[in-house]
Amino acid sequence: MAVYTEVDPDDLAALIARYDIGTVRSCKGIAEGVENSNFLLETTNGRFILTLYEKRVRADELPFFVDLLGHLAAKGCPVPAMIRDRSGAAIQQISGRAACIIQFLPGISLTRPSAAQCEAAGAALARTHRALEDFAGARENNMGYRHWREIAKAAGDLDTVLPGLGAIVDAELDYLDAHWPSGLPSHVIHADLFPDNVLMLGDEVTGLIDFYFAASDYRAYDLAVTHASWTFSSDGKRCDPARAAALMRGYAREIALTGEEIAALPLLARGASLRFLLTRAHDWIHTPAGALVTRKDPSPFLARLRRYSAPDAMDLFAA
Ligand SMILES: Nc1ncnc2c1ncn2[C@@H]1O[C@H](COP(=O)(O)OP(=O)(O)O)[C@@H](O)[C@H]1O
Ligand SMILES: N[C@@H](CCOP(=O)(O)O)C(=O)O
Repeated sequence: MAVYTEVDPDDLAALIARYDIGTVRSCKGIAEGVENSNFLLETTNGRFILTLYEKRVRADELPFFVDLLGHLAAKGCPVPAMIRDRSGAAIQQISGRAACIIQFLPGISLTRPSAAQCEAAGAALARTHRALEDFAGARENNMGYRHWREIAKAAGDLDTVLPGLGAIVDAELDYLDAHWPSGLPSHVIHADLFPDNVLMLGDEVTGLIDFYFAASDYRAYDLAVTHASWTFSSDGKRCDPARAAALMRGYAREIALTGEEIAALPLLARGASLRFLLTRAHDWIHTPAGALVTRKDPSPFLARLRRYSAPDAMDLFAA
């Protein structure tokens, strides 16, 4: 359960009193997620999400995320609104953390998406990309390619996570440095569109959530992140061709990638696999013992890295 910080009931009542959202009926920690503390807040007016921002979200960057969600909502993308209090403020403080009250969206986050759901996710990602082409905000991707060496270093001894992992990561970083593409189409991207960040009812996307890694980067890298997280078996060893083709088909329905982007996809997916391998390895080593959080296993992303490094990896991106 991702609750790093508890909320005192009196502090919560005082916070809610600033809003026109009724009074608190309950506030329960949410089991999913690893980054922030999330609570399902029920008031006399309905359901909301209360998020307290933790380790990887800087409070001074929250206005960027508020603007981003506002821009996407205005373009009809199914993202949650950050609720504003009576003074117009969306960003608050509680329990020593920056916090927001967020619109609750319907839907279920999937653990085993079907091909049809992958297709819907690919199309939703592409529509988000189209909507972000004219977004004026920008943010350095501090979880992106230029930062992977420092994330690896900050993780510490990677061999304590998996024997030999340190040498594998060093070799991969060198390979990516020698081959990382330049000049691909870029704008702000989601950068973490895993199935648990997409809410669905049947085959329909009802919500895209958790934009806190959103940053300026290649749109094809975002597609690679989504490919890596939606189309593999849970151990990361097998990419399901039907799900992969459906994801690519859904994306292609909305956006035609350039030849350079298509050619770069296997490499970008290697990068995406390394990124999640590294942050999971970091958290494996550093998650505080008392935190109510289930650490995520890094090894399925090592398996994906191997799959995307195989000579036939381009086949995984056929629509
Ligand atoms: N706006 C929302 N509407 C409905 N459920 C949400 C919303 N935001 C978060 N959740 C629920 O909370 C869980 C954790 O949220 P998430 O943003 O993924 O956490 P983290 O910030 O730790 O990555 C989600 O899997 C989902 O079940
Ligand atoms: N999606 C990433 C890290 C963030 O996870 P989330 O559940 O908080 O969205 C991973 O799976 O490693």
